[in-house]
Amino acid sequence: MELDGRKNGQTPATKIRVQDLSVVYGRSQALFDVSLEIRAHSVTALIGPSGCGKSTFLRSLNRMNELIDGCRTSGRVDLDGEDVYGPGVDVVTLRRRVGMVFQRPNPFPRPIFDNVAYGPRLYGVRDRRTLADVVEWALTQAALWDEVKDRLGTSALELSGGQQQRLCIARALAVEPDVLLMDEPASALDPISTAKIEDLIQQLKERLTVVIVTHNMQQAGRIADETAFFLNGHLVEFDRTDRLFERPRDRRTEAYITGRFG
Ligand SMILES: Nc1ncnc2c1ncn2[C@@H]1O[C@H](COP(=O)(O)OP(=O)(O)OP(=O)(O)O)[C@@H](O)[C@H]1O
Repeated sequence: MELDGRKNGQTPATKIRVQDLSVVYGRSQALFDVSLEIRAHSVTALIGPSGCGKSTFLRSLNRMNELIDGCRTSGRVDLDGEDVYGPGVDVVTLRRRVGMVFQRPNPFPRPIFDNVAYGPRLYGVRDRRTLADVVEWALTQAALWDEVKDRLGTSALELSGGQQQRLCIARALAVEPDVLLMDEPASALDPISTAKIEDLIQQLKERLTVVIVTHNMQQAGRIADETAFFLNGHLVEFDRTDRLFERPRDRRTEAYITGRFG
C-alpha cells in the first residue's frame, strides 16, 4: 500500500494525524483517546512526568509497540493521510519512513561505516560507491563527518557518547526517513553534546518532521515548535510551545511547567 498520498482531506501541512489513540499493556491502559496533529517540517516535543505515556505514544507512530507482548493499540494514526494501522501496510516500509533514535546510543559493535551503511544495505544497496556517498551524506547531516571521516573503519564503540548518538542519528537518516522519532536523545549526554544534538534537530526539520520525548522543559522550549503535555496517559494540552509555556490553558499544565509536580 502506498503511504505517500494526501487523502482524507488533510491539509498538506499535516504530516501525522492521531485520532482517539488508546494503548493497553495487558490489563493496564497507558494511553487514553489521544488525538493530535503533527505538522510537516516541525519539531513536536512530548513532555510530562515519568510513566505518563510519552514513549508509548512515540512508539505507536511507527508501530514499534507491536514488538511488545500484550500491547494492544486502537484508534487511528494517519501518515500523509493513510492509516498506518490499516490493512496491507508494510511495516518495514513504514519504519523506513518513520525512523527512531533511542535514549541510550546503541551503535552496533561494528565499524562506523557499517553502522551507517546498515539500513541502505538492508534495503538492497550493494554498490560500494553509492554506499560511500550515502554514508558521507548521512554523517554530514548528523554533523559528525568531520570528526570521523579519517576513521570510518574503526569500531563505533570507540566514539564518545555524544558522537555515538550522532552516529545513531546518521544511521537513522541513511534510509532517508520523512519522520524521525527521538526518545530522550540527549538525556545521557553532556551539555556540549546536548547542544550539538539540539542544533542538529533544528537543521533536520528542513528535511523532515521530528517528534521528540524530553524530560527537559528548557530543551522543549528551545527546540520545539509545538509541545504536547501528557499526564497519566491523557493528552492534557497541545499547543504552540511558546503559548503552552507562557499561557497554559490547563491548570495541570501550569502546575507541571512551574515545577509543582512531576
Ligand atoms: N513494555 C511495557 N510493558 C508493560 N507496560 C509498559 C511497557 N512500557 C510502558 N509500560 C507502562 O505504560 C505506562 C506508560 O509508560 P511510558 O514508558 O510510555 O511512559 P513515559 O512517559 O515515556 O515514561 P518515562 O518518562 O519514564 O520514560 C507506564 O505505566 C508503564 O509502566
